[in-house]
Amino acid sequence: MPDDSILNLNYDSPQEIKELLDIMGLGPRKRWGQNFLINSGARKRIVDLLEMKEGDTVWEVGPGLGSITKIILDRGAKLKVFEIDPGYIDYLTKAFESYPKFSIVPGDVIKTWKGHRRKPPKRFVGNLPYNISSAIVSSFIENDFIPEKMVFTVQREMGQRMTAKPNNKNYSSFSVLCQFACDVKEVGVLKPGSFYPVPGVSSAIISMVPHQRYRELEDKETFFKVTRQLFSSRRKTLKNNINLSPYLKEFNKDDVFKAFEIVGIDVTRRAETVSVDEYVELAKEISKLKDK
Ligand SMILES: C[S@@+](CC[C@H](N)C(=O)[O-])C[C@H]1O[C@@H](n2cnc3c(N)ncnc32)[C@H](O)[C@@H]1O
Repeated sequence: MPDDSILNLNYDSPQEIKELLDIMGLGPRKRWGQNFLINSGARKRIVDLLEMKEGDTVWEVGPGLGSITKIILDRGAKLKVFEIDPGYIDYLTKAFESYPKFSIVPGDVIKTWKGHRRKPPKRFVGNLPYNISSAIVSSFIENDFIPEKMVFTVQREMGQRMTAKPNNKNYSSFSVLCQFACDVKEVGVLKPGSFYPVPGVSSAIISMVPHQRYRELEDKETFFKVTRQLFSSRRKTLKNNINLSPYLKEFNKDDVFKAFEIVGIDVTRRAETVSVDEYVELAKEISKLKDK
């Protein structure tokens, strides 16, 4: 392990990070989506967007070499990071051993985070590994575990899915899930050259703040199941997807169609035309059928 003078985590170019990785004997691994953010301005911006206060608890997914990690710790937060790559885990453990408010959870975050769910942190942050970014965001929302603010870097296309409105080609059950839970905004775009290795596409910085309707809806489970299954075949009408839905099949069919009628959703529409608020009202009506 090199001493601190060699460890310049404020890298800004492919050459600088390549040198660091060579010194550490670490490599960027494709299988774990390791595209490092080599734009120091963007790293600072991401941490600024978290709007955290000294002493706040923060979780970071995929710290990599710890360049975002260090900014957060230097601002006095209590930080827990989730990292899968054993090489980086060893390196991070030593690199941040002088920070008493730093801890590391080794392994796949999708499996490990639930062991630490006693209380949500104040903030989540992460330049997410692109291959599992939607799974990570879904996992927190579906388990009713969201903090006061989240700031994630994702592939731009995925950001467009997170923020898409009804009747847009990117509007999906994932859009509905994200926007049901949070006010979701694209707050920045990063060109491929901001990363090493250079990815094929641009990325988006996404900010997510919990939405009132998420706090208020008691039976979230029904909402998650219904929205996912109504989108299962995009080109089909709601009526077709209702008939195919394993969850809705458990209820009396007439009651299900009546629920759509009560909330004023015509079943000849397609799932991509239905707004998040309409889905919330629908989920409330379907929930009532559980007691019938
Ligand atoms: C896009 S890199 C970001 C690295 C660094 N934070 C940065 O911004 O330069 C993604 C990071 O997530 C880690 N990672 C990938 N899959 C993971 C998983 N399932 N659980 C935890 N960490 C994971 C990678 O090893 C890598 O450190």
